[in-house]
Amino acid sequence: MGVEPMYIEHPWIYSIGLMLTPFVVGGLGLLAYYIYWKNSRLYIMEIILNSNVHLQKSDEYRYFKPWLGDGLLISSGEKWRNHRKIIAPAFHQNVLKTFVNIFNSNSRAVIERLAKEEGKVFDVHEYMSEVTVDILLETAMGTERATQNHDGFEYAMAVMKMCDIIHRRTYRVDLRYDPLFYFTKTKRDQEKYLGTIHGLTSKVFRDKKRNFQKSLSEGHMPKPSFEEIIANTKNSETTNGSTASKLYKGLRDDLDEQDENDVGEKRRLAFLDLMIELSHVGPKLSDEEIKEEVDTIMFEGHDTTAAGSSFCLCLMAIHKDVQEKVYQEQKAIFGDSDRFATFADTVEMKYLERVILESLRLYPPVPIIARKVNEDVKIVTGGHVIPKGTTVVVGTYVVHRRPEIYPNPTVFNPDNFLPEKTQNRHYYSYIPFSAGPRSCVGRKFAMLKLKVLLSTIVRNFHLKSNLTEEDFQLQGDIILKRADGFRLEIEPRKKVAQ
Ligand code: HEM
Repeated sequence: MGVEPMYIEHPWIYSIGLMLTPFVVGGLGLLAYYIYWKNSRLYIMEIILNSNVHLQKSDEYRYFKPWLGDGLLISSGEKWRNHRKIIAPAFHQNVLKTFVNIFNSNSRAVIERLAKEEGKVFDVHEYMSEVTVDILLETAMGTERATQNHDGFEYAMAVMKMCDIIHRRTYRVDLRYDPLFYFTKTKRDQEKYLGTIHGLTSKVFRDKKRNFQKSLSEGHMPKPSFEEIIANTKNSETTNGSTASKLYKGLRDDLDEQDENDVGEKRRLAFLDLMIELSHVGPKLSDEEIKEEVDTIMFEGHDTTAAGSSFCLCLMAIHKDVQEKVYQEQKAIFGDSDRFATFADTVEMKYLERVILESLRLYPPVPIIARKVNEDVKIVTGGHVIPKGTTVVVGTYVVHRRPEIYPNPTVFNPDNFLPEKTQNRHYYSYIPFSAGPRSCVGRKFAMLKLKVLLSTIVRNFHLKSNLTEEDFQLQGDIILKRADGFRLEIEPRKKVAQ
């Protein structure tokens, strides 16, 4: 099971809150162990998340099915494994580098849109949602900016409503069971929102496929091909948990492994281009499968980063000292120029990175994740067993606020991520992107995008707020949000010379 003895230090490993959840009625014999740090040890999370066996998501993820089909987030077994191998290279660092200018130009565009809010209290989340969708369309989906319109905003709003429906389906008996759900107004609402969501993603896919076939008929096959890229990428064994822990006690994932095997790729490789190319040359991916992955990437890539950036902006608006340090770092990098950020600049944004990490600690956009264990899990000390079929819920939000790990856990302190602090912490004490073989495939994309976007905003605006974090009304939805809206004020910084 890959448990390292160093983590088995206490005889009382878990007194996991054994909870018969409301949904036990439907899943006979299903027990849900609610794991959180107060009662357990991080290594139990490691056993589950780092395992190559317990890869299956809990039954509740099925509510995503009408939306995401059998895409990467919810699929399991061989299908998940194969698709993960296909999709992970699309998030290779060399590919991400080619996206930096798109991050820049979209960040500039949002600056222009934000200008109309100067001097008012407003909700920044809508802006973050729209720019995030636009960025995904242009990067991962490879669409042309010129073809975009207000669809991104409508898509983002429909996603928010769908998350709300899925969330309600997990705890409301009338919505939990399909035969009852089918007769509700919520089901009709779901159809409407899915119409908007699938309307956009189907169009993106159709247009891309048409262009690909046109290029093909004209004799152009993009180079290098997807096959060449895959062939150059050392066959990673890191989806195997035990190999992963050999790499680094705190575990990395297949994304790190891929960047070590630099494929020297220069072409702008949109994820969707790769999927379509692959379906042409290699093991067949059906149109349906590609569509499911498009829906998955569009959802996972958008709502999470929109919430992450909005929390980060609100925190900087409250903590002026932190904002000032971020600004000074930007000044040191850019001087008086308002040029676009380069990839090298983002590497220099070390303080901003700590601010983002700390923000994701206090307000992890995905506040809980859940797995269904595929075989009995023996907890070495105490002789406890988590039986096969159990749903294990990992409360990221709670783990991130344990005083044993983070002194003053509710205080926003970017220095929690100084190298000397992080190196002494267990990797599983910080899991905003989950961890192990099923960790977030877009982690590096998200961090790079957040840096460029937040740097552009802070270089252009003072962020202000009269609130404190105690005023935040957190909404523990599928994605963590503020029910009271991500309210702040902006004021232009002195215009700088071009
Ligand atoms: C701040 C931003 C983000 C956060 C906090 C985040 C967090 C997460 C978490 C916690 C998971 C595991 C979910 C679970 O097990 O239920 C996950 C999975 C995933 N994420 Fe992200 N994510 C972010 C951004 C992105 C981006 C930008 C993309 C793509 C462009 C992306 C694509 C995915 C995919 C495809 C999965 C499923 C991976 C698999 O099961 O193999 N995410 N993410």
